[in-house]
Amino acid sequence: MSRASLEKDPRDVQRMFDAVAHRYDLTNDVISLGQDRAWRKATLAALRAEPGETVLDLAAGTGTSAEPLADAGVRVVACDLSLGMLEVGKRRRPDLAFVAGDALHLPFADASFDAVTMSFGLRNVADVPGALAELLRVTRPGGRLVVCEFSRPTWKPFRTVYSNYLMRALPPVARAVSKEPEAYVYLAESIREWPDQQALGLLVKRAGWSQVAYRNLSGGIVALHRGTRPE
Ligand SMILES: C[S@@+](CC[C@H](N)C(=O)[O-])C[C@H]1O[C@@H](n2cnc3c(N)ncnc32)[C@H](O)[C@@H]1O
Repeated sequence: MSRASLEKDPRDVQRMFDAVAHRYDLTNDVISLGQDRAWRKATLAALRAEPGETVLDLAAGTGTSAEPLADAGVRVVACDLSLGMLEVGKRRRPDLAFVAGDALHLPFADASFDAVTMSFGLRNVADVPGALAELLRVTRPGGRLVVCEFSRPTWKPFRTVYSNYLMRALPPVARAVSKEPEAYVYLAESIREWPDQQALGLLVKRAGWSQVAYRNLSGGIVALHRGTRPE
């Protein structure tokens, strides 16, 4: 069985993503009903990265979250824990700089990046404040953070429908598309357990980021949290 528990032991998380790597992008497109493309566009816009800037895409997986940055002329470093995801990424986009690394011990010097971003990765890390602090450390003073992560739909009737989709419909859909349906049960459970918009905003602030704000996407299915490293 290739799924992590909600303890999020990095070895289990790594094994789980190694196992889903080959069909990761296809499965994502199907289970998000194609919404993931709009979420990536919004993440790119929120990051406000200029051509020539250096940006860390942490938990970049197969590079799908890093490629809009590279295509915009940004120097992007795609870092991930799972060698399986990185291998698929390197085959898909040989031009991207892929680096193996753990969010809690980043293999980069202090203040290396103009901006840092994490799409659908923070939820998989056991120590969220620790990862936010590591991201702060590797960002230059005045640099930006954007976290794109599943969140809590704001409209109550929709929240109920969505919760039913996650817990009842998603596993059979994932079974049809992915060879590792258990990983998608983890996905549903980890989304349900994840802090809502306000609570995550508080964690970002407590980690030392300033000007923290968030924006909902798709009615709050996803939220983008922004922050700035104080000068
Ligand atoms: C759902 S995927 C997201 C991939 C990509 N960012 C995207 O938007 O498609 C989550 C990624 O987080 C990575 N990950 C989980 N824990 C990590 C950690 N502690 N350090 C670095 N990457 C981690 C996994 O290996 C996986 O590739």
